[in-house]
Amino acid sequence: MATTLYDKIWDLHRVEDRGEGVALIYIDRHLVHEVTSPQAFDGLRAAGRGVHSIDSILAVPDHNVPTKDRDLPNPDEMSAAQLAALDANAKEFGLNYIPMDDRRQGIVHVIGPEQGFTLPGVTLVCGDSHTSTHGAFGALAFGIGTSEVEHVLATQTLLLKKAANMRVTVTGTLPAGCTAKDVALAIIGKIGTNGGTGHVIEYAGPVMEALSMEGRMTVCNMAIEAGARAGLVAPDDKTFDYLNGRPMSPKGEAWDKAVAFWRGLKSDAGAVFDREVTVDGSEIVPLVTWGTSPEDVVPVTGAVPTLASFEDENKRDAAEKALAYMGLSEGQPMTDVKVDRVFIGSCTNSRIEDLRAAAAVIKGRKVAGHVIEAIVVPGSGLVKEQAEAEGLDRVFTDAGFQWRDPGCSMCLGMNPDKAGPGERVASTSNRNFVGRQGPGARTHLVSPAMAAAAGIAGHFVDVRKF
Ligand SMILES: CC(C)[C@H](C(=O)O)[C@@H](O)C(=O)O
Ligand code: SF4
Repeated sequence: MATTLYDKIWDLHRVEDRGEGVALIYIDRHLVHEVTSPQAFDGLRAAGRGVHSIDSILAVPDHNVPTKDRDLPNPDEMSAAQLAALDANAKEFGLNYIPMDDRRQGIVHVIGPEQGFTLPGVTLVCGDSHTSTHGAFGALAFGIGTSEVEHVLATQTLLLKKAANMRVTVTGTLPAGCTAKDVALAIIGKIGTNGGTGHVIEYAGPVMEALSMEGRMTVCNMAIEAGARAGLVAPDDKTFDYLNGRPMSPKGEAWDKAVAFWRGLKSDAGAVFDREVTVDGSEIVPLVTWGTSPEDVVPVTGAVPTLASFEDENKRDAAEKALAYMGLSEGQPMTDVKVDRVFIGSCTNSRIEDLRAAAAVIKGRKVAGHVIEAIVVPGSGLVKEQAEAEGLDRVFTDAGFQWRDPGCSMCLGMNPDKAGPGERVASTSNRNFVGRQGPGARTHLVSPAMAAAAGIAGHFVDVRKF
């Protein structure tokens, strides 16, 4: 029978069926960060258990780390406690650990692929919803809660219910000025934040094939914002080229064997998906969110929707609340919306290609005078080094952008990088929820090129004409 990529990875990892679609699944890889792991390690200690498979784990601090003045004491007690707990647990349990002062430190979803820890065909978990990012490599990768983190640490397995299969095919060719972020937003704009609920989404079609690994990661990163359990892209030569020679990738004969195996990791022709969606990639335009949900997208050339345009009463109510929170009025052109801050970073858009795209827009220009702060936060120390080798840091700082150290930063208000109440941020992150970037802060999700352009113009602007 023709099967999907998801079916194949699931079957390869099924330890035992427990009936009604539930199975015990073997977990190959486990990424650990400081927010969702302290209680899991406490649980192990309390039960007198050890870690089952030490080589399966890679730990790194990212959410709470300050992106400047790291040598000073952490100003936040809770952050400092979580960071100290990860340090101590790494030592006690002998984890493969990248500490805060290591040049490889960065956002867990950036360093996994960068280190060659993320590989096609594996099951990969992390106590973090954006673990879906790693699906770009054809890994079955998904976020888990803290009690599951403990379960995986102790047993290397999880009891899971199989999700349904969904395929999103992005046809055509992406127009100039549009990026993977616009693809991710266009898909969520079309299917909504519940569009993928109960499903694993395989992204396919010519646009996905043409995207770089960085771009595929951006799209898979936001699978979770579409409600999906995970996102997947079938591995191809681009995937293998990206992984070849990475520190933790297989080497020599093991590499050749791995590639031969990985080539079979794709959905069979004729495999049946429970849900199929097609998005015309040629129609995609640079997008901006106007509301407090990632599905609230409009073309930058468009306007804030009118309440009357929502047929569903619940959606209309939600839109009304969102407009009040966002300080926007119905029908307001998006290019009239002024920004107070710019944040270029997060596990969605902090890889080298993202920084290059932003720098290309910024080069030789200056941040608008009224912008309080514009920050560029590379996803890892290695991305930072690469960007500096290319002179991108100078492009940013010459324009008035701050060049920071790696971490989750202003993606969420868990570290000193926050936006104030009522402040409007052009942000390359993935969530525009109420209070996400600080209490009362207003988030607009955009691509790195669009965020850069907004910072220069001082308001949203169509990067294609900038
Ligand atoms: C802190 C962490 C548990 C959380 C997540 O699971 O996604 C964070 O990374 C986020 O993006 O909101
Ligand atoms: S960058 Fe943002 S979305 Fe990604 S893991 Fe950190 S907090 Fe979560």
